[in-house]
Amino acid sequence: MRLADVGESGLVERLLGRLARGPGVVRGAGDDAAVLDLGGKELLLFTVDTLVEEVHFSRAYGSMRDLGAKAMAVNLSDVAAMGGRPVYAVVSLAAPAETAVADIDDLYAGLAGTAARYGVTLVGGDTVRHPHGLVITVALLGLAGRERVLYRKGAVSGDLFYVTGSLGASAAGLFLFQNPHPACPPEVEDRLKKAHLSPEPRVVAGGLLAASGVVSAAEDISDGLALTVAHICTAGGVGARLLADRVPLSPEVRRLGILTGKDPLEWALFGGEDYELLFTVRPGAAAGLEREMAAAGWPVTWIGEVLGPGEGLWLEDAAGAGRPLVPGGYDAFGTEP
Ligand SMILES: Nc1ncnc2c1ncn2[C@@H]1O[C@H](COP(=O)(O)OP(=O)(O)OP(=O)(O)O)[C@@H](O)[C@H]1O
Ligand SMILES: Cc1ncc(C[n+]2csc(CCOP(=O)(O)O)c2C)c(N)n1
Ligand SMILES: [Mg+2]
Repeated sequence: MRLADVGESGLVERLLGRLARGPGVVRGAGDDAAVLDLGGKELLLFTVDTLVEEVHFSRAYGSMRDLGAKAMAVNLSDVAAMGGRPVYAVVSLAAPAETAVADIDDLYAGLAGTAARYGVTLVGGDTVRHPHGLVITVALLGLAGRERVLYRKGAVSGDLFYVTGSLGASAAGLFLFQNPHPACPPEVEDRLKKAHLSPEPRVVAGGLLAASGVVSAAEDISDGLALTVAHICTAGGVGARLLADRVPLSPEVRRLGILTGKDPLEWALFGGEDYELLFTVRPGAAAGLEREMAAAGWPVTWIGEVLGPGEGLWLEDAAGAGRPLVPGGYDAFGTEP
């Protein structure tokens, strides 16, 4: 049996069985970050993410500075999803000996710039040779109030699904890199490609959601909305009804859909790398939270509701017709990433 046969989630499930649960582990593997209790006032969050050349990025698409910023952002996004405040990071870099030093300088300018903007101190790392391409790994520590951590688990029937920002722009940008479209207006192309190259982690929004006390579950959307909904539903033992026409798509995403004849909702559901937050809210508190988030400059959109256990995952169109929501998305070992 090969990794391609079991897929990313199949492999992770196998591995999780082997992880020990040591003292101080509030939440081990299975969430966006591990949650650790070292006895301090706050809980420690611990997460790691890797970007691999020609798997997560192509050097033909963007600058080294953007790449460094993205390597930091994808980790910040996991701390944001837990409602935490990022604090310290280490960076592991694998690179071919032929790599230009100036490129690594630029990569670090991106890493350090984004780290600084979010109050993160880079405290070390590791440097090794790679025979073929660049591999950048960031491990990040964060802190969160003991009663304020957001988990994937916690959604209950009747809660409402919300997302920050809009979805699908990163996948649409990647589509444009891979399928240049001469008729695409430059401003649309720029916006979409920028969304792919420079995602902004929702650290501030995540902190506000955690502080609200009315968010029951949360996860960042790295592998597409459909898979993220499925994770929250599996963790909570619940179902979901998503409203297709409520899923927020930017005008640029819609425009590229029209230009290419593709359904832009597919980019939102299955594309990934938006790094927005999906979360669930107690129904009575939803309107108030929506107002507070908008007032703070982090608008959120209601996109569906949590169903009871065993009720399945559904996607409903504007006419009220439902079809099963296939929990597909980006799989590291999938044949069509
Ligand atoms: N090789 C591994 N060994 C142990 N645990 C793992 C391994 N890979 C993933 N996990 C754990 O499985 C869970 C899911 O991992 P996943 O990578 O999907 O989360 P994520 O970091 O939020 O997503 P993404 O990588 O798309 O940003 C996490 O809690 C992670 O710690
Ligand atoms: C060159 C190139 N090819 C494909 C993609 C698409 N892609 C790579 S990783 C990922 C999901 C998150 O990854 P992970 O779960 O590993 O964090 C997606 C959608 C890309 N960004 N660049
Ligand atoms: Mg995550």
